Amino acid sequence: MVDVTTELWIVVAAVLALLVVVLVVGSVLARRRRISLRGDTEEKPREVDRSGGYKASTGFDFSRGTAAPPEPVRREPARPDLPGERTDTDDQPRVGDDASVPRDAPKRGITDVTLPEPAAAPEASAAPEAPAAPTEPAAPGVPAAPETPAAPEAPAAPAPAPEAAPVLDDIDPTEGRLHRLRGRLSRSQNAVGRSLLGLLGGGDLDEDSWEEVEDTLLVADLGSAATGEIVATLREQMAVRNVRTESEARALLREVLIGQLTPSFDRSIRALPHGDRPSVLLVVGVNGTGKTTTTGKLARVLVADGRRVILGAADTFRAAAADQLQTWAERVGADVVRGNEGADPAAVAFDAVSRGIADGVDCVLVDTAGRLHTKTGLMDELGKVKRVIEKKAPVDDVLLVLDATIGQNGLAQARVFAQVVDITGVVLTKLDGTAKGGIVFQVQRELGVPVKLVGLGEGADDLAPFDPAAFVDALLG
Ligand SMILES: Nc1nc2c(ncn2[C@@H]2O[C@H](COP(=O)(O)OP(=O)(O)OP(=O)(O)O)[C@@H](O)[C@H]2O)c(=O)[nH]1
Repeated sequence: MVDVTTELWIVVAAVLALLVVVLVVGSVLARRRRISLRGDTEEKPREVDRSGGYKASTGFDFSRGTAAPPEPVRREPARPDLPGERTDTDDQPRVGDDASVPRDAPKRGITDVTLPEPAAAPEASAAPEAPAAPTEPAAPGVPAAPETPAAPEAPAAPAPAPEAAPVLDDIDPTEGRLHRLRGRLSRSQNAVGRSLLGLLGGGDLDEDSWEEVEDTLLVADLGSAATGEIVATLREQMAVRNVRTESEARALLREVLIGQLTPSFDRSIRALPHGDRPSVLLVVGVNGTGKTTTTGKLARVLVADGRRVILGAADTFRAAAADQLQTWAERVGADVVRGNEGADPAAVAFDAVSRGIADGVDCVLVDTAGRLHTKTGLMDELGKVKRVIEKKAPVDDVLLVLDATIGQNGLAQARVFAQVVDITGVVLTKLDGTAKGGIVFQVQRELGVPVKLVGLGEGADDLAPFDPAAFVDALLG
């Protein structure tokens, strides 16, 4: 009897357990099938993480530009307003035209520059890589310039979305880049530092030795003004401080060189978004200095920092240049806006910024065509790119890319670019391949703007923020 009761209880318990399991499973399934009336946008993340999962506490210093937005901010569709703005009275030359003298540009003066050879063809086609392939017909109502097959107003087409998800690179940590890349810099540079220390370390210097110090600084491209000041300060301070040993000389030289590099400059990259619009950065410079590479490297740093970035391929002279930028964009996880070959660079830049505003991205980096700084029309066109962008949003940073290996020539370029657009920062590339890093001193001095970034190799992560102390340390080996 007892056994029967026990068995009965066991059966009852088993049935109850089964019931509980059925109830739990049923309720879970019912909840899954329930239709949610909440907008799914609420839970959708605002953006896909395209940084390959990498988040760096950045060694780069980013800030927000302070320029006021254009007034009023125009909200109409991206393109239709361009033809209306590009009247003669608005100093908007067409592609291929010789630009008229901008009425709003007091900083001219580049017309005084001697042109290398008379330009037989219109300026745009005089560019070395300007095959100006026929593009789409001009928009209705927009008269196409008869001599230029490319429609000046050809709309910039957003790049086709890649079919498969691109493979994103791993991005090197951005923290402490200049220190990690110091070896690169010092390979070519620290010969200068060593010879200076060799001369100064012995204490009392005769006139010949001081002349050698001066020559060493001049050969390293520091320029006569900086060299004069450095030598004068060293002479005075070595006597005042009674410098006798190499370590004392080193400390003094370090102090003087850092002082010459104006450590107080704001070297932040103005890439942080504004409340209602992205930051806009314009990358300018002569052909082959490393503009596209720098734009790509900078985009990597920004994406690694969790930013959404659009690259504007305003180099429309060479299809390969836009392809190169698009490759960077795909690898890094940025979007790209490009035009047809021969399209108006200003229109592409304008479209990139419009798209950046519409998509709510953080930063738009506009890569421009390399141009001969001696060609008046091309330089005018660069000024126009900036003015047209500014109809949409202020340009926060204009980064002039200079090739350090060309030394003094870079300075000549910098002067002319500074007359056309207000340079706000310099990127000195190829510092890994030259002992002429002294150009940093001259560029800052001459332009009154800081070197913000340095390129230290062709690799995707070989871009570093410029830091005077770290640079001088590398110089001194
Ligand atoms: N060693 C070294 N090479 C670099 C550096 N930056 C760029 N380069 C190389 O310089 C060459 C030119 O770079 P680009 O980025 O194509 O130059 P660009 O100014 O865009 O040239 P254009 O499109 O002709 O105007 C490429 O081979 C780059 O890899 C650097 O910091 N160090």
